[in-house]
Amino acid sequence: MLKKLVIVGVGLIGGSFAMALRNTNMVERIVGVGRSWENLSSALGTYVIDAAETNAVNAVADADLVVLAVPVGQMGGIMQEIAPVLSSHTVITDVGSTKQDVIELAMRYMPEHLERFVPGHPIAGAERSGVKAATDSLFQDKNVILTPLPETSDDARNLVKELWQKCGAIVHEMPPKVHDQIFAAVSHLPHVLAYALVADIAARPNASDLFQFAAGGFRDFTRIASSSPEMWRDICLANRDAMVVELDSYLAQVNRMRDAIIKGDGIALQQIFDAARNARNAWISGGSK
Ligand SMILES: NC(=O)c1ccc[n+]([C@@H]2O[C@H](COP(=O)([O-])OP(=O)(O)OC[C@H]3O[C@@H](n4cnc5c(N)ncnc54)[C@H](O)[C@@H]3O)[C@@H](O)[C@H]2O)c1
Ligand SMILES: O=C(O)C(=O)C[C@]1(C(=O)O)C=C[C@@H](O)C=C1
Repeated sequence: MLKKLVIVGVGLIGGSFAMALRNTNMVERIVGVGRSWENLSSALGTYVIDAAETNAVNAVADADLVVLAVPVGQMGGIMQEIAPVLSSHTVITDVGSTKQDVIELAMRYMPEHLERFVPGHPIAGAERSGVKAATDSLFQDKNVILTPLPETSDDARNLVKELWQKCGAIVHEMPPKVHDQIFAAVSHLPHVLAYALVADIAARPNASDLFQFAAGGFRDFTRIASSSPEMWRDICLANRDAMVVELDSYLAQVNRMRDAIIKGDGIALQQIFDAARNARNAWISGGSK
């Protein structure tokens, strides 16, 4: 039983985690910390949180668990603020989409608390932001990755693991570098591509004609270009090395296709399309999350 849970950043992910945890009856009181009163009062009004604070330092005293659910570019400042006032029993976790940078920040700003720090990342989300987009079922049957530090205690790691499992998630552990490489390929790169396509179309003189006739294919490919620009700016900058590897690999593939189109090489093009369709169909029928 957690007497006091503090969620710093009561948005899509922080709000959904609070709602899912409330359903487990394992939490007595949820305090939300935010930077906008509009979002916090919405979270209070819908009972996602029991109390609201704009100052993380005031909120975290005596917390059993602190969840950092802000964009990864905000994590360091918050860790620096709260580290001196965290109780020795408080477990800290985060939901950031990148892990090596968040761990480096924790080592720099919370060196006294590494034993109780459990870095995490739920692989579930949406293109919408803020608590109004939160749902209590967001993590049901979804993967959650934990990347514990060598210092992380078994108690802290097991608590965070159990809480995610109670929210319906399937918990995995992996080294942070492996995490950042995997998600550069299958999450961060697709977001950059979606933003790039929409930015390119939107900048053309005939953009309104193009958007007028864009349909399902464009909608499916670009859904995630409606995601939070702040969040994705921070992710791309935090995972720079892996992002550059993925962008280069993708550009090489696009160039192979470009060459085949220029040469009229239908065999080469069809080989690429066949391999891609087979791989995607196998992923979908294999129970993709
Ligand atoms: N959206 C997704 O699909 C998704 C999925 C998994 C993980 N994540 C990660 O979860 C984190 C939160 O993302 P989200 O989608 O919930 O974003 P969100 O914009 O919905 O919520 C973030 C909240 O944090 C608040 N905030 C920002 N800076 C703050 C600060 N300094 N102090 C207090 N509050 C602050 C914002 O006002 C907002 O309410 C990010 O690190 C993101 O990388 C997102
Ligand atoms: O479904 C979406 O909209 C998402 O972008 C969710 C998604 C992803 O699948 O890439 C985005 C970022 C995360 O860190 C985890 C999940």
